[in-house]
Amino acid sequence: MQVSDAVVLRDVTAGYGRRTVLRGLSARLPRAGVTAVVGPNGSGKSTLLGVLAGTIRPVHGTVELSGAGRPGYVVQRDAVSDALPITVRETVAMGRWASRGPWRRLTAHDRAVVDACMAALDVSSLAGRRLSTLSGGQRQRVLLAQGLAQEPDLLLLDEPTTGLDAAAREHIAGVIERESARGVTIVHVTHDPAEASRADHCLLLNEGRLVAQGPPTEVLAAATGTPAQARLQ
Ligand SMILES: Nc1ncnc2c1ncn2[C@@H]1O[C@H](COP(=O)(O)OP(=O)(O)OP(=O)(O)O)[C@@H](O)[C@H]1O
Repeated sequence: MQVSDAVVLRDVTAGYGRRTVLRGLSARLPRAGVTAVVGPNGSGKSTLLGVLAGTIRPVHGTVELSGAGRPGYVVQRDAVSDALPITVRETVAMGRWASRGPWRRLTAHDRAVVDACMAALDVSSLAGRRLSTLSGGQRQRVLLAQGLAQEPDLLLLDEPTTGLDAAAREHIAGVIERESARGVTIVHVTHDPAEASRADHCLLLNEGRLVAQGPPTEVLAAATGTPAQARLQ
């Protein structure tokens, strides 16, 4: 592992029960940089995030995470049930559970972090609203605020801008840039070539295999070079 690497995956095979998704995947993610993960639907991008988050254990290979601290995982907004009767503030505050433990009383510091994260994502005015009453874009920003509230060293984002308007996408792009500048390592799963091209590093998956990694412009050019890889979206 080089000093500039935050994560090194070696020959990782992983999936769900008997279903193998990732196959022999080896990759490096640069520290304090943004790594875009692209590839067609079903190519294994979310599964890779699960492996990095530690929720999916590889059946083969190793995942080396350097540095302390746990990852913060921002799931796709559809993954959160509409039925959850919780407010925006409570949702963001759950981000503190990673360091405080579930249902523990929050300290003044915790509350300050929650307030700062809601402000950063421009959702402070929604603090008392139920999550289920928000628009898709608002809900996505709340989930990202929850991810930031974990104060992670490694921030895992699963299509955080899908379905959002241009202003909301720009806002989230700005947050990603700022967090990266603060030293957070970010893994950004996206179907948007423009977003991927802003990253420092890019991984292209196809059918659970890594087919290219490197500078986004080169990887995205490789992605459009062959019919199977042309469909990022
Ligand atoms: N919980 C699960 N149990 C079983 N199979 C799953 C599960 N989650 C995903 N899969 C399967 O794993 C494969 C890869 O899915 P994954 O969600 O990692 O792909 P993806 O690249 O993120 O796709 P998308 O772009 O559609 O989000 C798919 O064939 C999917 O059906």
